[in-house]
Amino acid sequence: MPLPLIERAPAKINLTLHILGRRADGWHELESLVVFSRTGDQLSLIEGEPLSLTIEGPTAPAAGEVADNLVLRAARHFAAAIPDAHLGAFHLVKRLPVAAGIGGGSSDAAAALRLLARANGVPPDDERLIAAARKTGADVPVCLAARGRIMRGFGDELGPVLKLPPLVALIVNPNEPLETRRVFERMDIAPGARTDFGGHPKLASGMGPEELIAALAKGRNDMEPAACRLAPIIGDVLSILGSAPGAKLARMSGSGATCFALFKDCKSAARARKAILRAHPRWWVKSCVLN
Ligand SMILES: C[C@@](CO)(OP(=O)(O)O)[C@H](O)COP(=O)(O)OP(=O)(O)OC[C@H]1O[C@@H](n2ccc(N)nc2=O)[C@H](O)[C@@H]1O
Ligand SMILES: Nc1ncnc2c1ncn2[C@@H]1O[C@H](COP(=O)(O)OP(=O)(O)O)[C@@H](O)[C@H]1O
Repeated sequence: MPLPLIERAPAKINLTLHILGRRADGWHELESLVVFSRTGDQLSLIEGEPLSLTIEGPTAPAAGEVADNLVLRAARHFAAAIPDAHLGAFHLVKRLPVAAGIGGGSSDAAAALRLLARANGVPPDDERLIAAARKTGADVPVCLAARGRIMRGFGDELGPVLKLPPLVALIVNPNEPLETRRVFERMDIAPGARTDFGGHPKLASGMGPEELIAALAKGRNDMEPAACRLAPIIGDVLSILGSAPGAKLARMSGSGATCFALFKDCKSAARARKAILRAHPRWWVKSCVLN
């Protein structure tokens, strides 16, 4: 039996998420600084087998039907784009909360594409690979390289990889799944309309942590109000994170319900993690470094 190829599927965090408007076809146009954590799922591939997927891990049951899994959807798009490609048997260790605004499924799909690209000698910048990512989901292209950068369009336009300082963070999910589509619908932006929430802060490679956090504070997550109306617990998570000693910024990621806080140092993040878990033992609370 050949050794499996292995890829990590890190959680995606939207440090900002500005919704610029809605296209006539119904998709929302956004501008978002996306970064990745060291926390995530793990995907492996045994090459040359017929396409299949097995899943284990604490959040495996929440990920839905195996046949609909984004790993298999990504593999099918890869096979359609590269007809002579060989596929394989995937195994997913699912740890990230599902329907949580941290792109777990998108990151799994991107990891599947990276594995198939490695198995078939397809370079990471191959247009067919990027097209397969776009077809799989809006967040899949940014998860392909999983590096900090600005994402625009509906998620298909990627800015250059940014050199960002590592940010000490706590990520908290209150165990309440929230469907992305419902949050966009709740924003109630008419097709073809532009929003007027305000411009995105200027960000550049080489910013220090203080400078970056000050710039981020001028940004927003425009999905937060709609998500809080659908899941009021998000307001509690944000106020708990925002009032933790040493927290410099607290915000929701993606369409929620996961929120993050950026901390001045690892010690204060670890203290906050302990206190939150003591008060809310069922919440998913991870301390990590983002960049
Ligand atoms: C909101 C974001 C921000 O990073 O993240 P999550 O909260 O999902 O993690 C993404 O744009 C989500 O990306 P993804 O989760 O891949 O979305 P998809 O499966 O392609 O689409 C889910 C639903 O959201 C809507 N959608 C998604 C992206 C977008 N720019 N405009 C939209 O209107 C689509 O109409 C679809 O009904
Ligand atoms: N590998 C996967 N991991 C998680 N969810 C998946 C996966 N494949 C398909 N899904 C489906 O995709 C939807 C979105 O899941 P997820 O990517 O976790 O959301 P979010 O981007 O909001 O964190 C879920 O409703 C789930 O049923």
